[in-house]
Amino acid sequence: MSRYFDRRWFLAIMTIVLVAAGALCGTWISRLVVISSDRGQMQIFADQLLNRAVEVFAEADKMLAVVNASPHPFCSDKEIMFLRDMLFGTKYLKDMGRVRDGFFHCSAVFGNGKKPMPLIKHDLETPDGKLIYANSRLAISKSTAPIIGIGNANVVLDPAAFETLKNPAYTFGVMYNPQGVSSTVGMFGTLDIGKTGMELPAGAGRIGDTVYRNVCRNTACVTVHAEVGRLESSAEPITSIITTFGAALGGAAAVILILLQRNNLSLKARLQHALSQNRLTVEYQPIVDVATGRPVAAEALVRWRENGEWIPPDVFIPVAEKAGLINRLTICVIDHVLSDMAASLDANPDFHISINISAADLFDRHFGALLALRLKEANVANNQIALEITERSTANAADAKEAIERLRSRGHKIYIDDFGTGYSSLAYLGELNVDGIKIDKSFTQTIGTSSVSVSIVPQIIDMARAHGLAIVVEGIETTAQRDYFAALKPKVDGQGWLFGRPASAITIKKALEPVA
Ligand SMILES: Nc1nc2c(ncn2[C@@H]2O[C@@H]3COP(=O)(O)O[C@H]4[C@@H](O)[C@H](n5cnc6c(=O)[nH]c(N)nc65)O[C@@H]4COP(=O)(O)O[C@H]3[C@H]2O)c(=O)[nH]1
Repeated sequence: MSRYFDRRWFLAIMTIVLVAAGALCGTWISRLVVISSDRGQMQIFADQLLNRAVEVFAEADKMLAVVNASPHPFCSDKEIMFLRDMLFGTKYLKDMGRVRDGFFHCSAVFGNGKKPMPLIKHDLETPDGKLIYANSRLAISKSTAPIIGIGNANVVLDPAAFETLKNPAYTFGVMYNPQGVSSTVGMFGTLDIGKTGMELPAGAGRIGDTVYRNVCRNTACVTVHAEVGRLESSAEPITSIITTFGAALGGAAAVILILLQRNNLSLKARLQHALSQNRLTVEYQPIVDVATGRPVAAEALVRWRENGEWIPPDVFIPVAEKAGLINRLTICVIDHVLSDMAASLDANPDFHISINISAADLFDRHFGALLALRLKEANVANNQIALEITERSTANAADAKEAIERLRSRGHKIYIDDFGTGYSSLAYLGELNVDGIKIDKSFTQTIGTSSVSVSIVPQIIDMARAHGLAIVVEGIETTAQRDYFAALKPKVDGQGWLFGRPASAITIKKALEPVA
């Protein structure tokens, strides 16, 4: 895919897709936020209504009992005074009256001087004989209000009992509902829920474009409704903020991806240029017999300096591998090694140079022949060039085994580099038939510290020996580490800053010169 990154149309499409994906995610997240916050808000609102309804109906029930048990003669002056006293002590009642034989006779507000009036038809009769008038026209005013009656008493509920709780986001209904959902009469609220028989599904849910929550306690039930569209539009500011934020994140991701890819592209182009101008160089780090400190080999490490800045191999080697430049890079390193070291290798036949090769080199069937040709031209023996491969490049065991065999048959020793970082077992490496392992520096660092007791280095060494593998210990930096490995028998080789940092060919050649 990386090859498309320098095409404008691809960048434009990728940016649009990422911005759209970010915006979609933002909308989705904001909807979730809105829905969950609405559910919580609605529940709070429904609970407040229900608490108030329970209070209102409890007061009505209590006063109905009080009026029915009046100690005074029916509708006498004393009883009217008694009703007034009681009414002043209530919170949610507008009037308390007396009825008999289908006629209204007197009340606290109406008094007792008028002619009895026939009662209108009630909307609902409860099993315990209460008559519910959902919204009756009152005798004393032209207004309407809910009335509950039983025996020879009735009470008028204050229509404003829920006024203070009203919320523009919701419509609601409050019902006196002692029989459960089957006989509901709406008595308060902004919601037109009809007179009787409204079915109230329990709990919360959604019907069409409306979400609802129905709750009951004691003789009270409330139903709260909200239009989804209205909720969403009230949440529009937060939705657009989160959507814009999502789109911005998507755009930022696109810009970062493009910049990263551009950087990589330019690194690739710069590396290509450096290779064609032969500007890469090689440094050598000594590999010594740890017990004696005598150099037995050196590892060739590629170096790239550009505009005064060193670019680490860990950065550009993966780029070279991905861009298909690694074979050229390896040949470039080999050419440097031969031009730097051919004479020293000839003078020190027991000394060898170790070169890092990548999977692409290992599996290139012509690599061995190409290397042999160059070695022959430089008059260097094949066994003086060892090759380091990574555990990763041996993932395909059958192919790796064959490739390793091809190179070994030409006389090259093969080492597994950074052993221990790639999770392959020593038994597996035994099968691959390599010559040795280089124990990764992260393991060396456990020697000479408190973690030595848990170090797996001794086991690695034992098992490598059991498989007949040579051992090079990488990253020896301290005398404690050196002493630990120097004590091992048979001997191991080592590499690290304690013995010498990677340096120019001159340094390593000097170390090989016979002491005068
Ligand atoms: N902390 C610490 N580090 C030490 C010590 N002694 C040596 N080192 C560093 O450890 C790395 C050893 O090389 P490597 O494991 O093959 O790891 C190499 C190798 O995998 C790769 N590389 C280097 N040159 C080449 C090359 O020519 N071809 C290929 N394919 N890969 C290369 O890049 C990696 C990094 O190379 P460098 O940066 O040169 O880093 C080198 C070296 O500078 C020590 O005592 N302590």
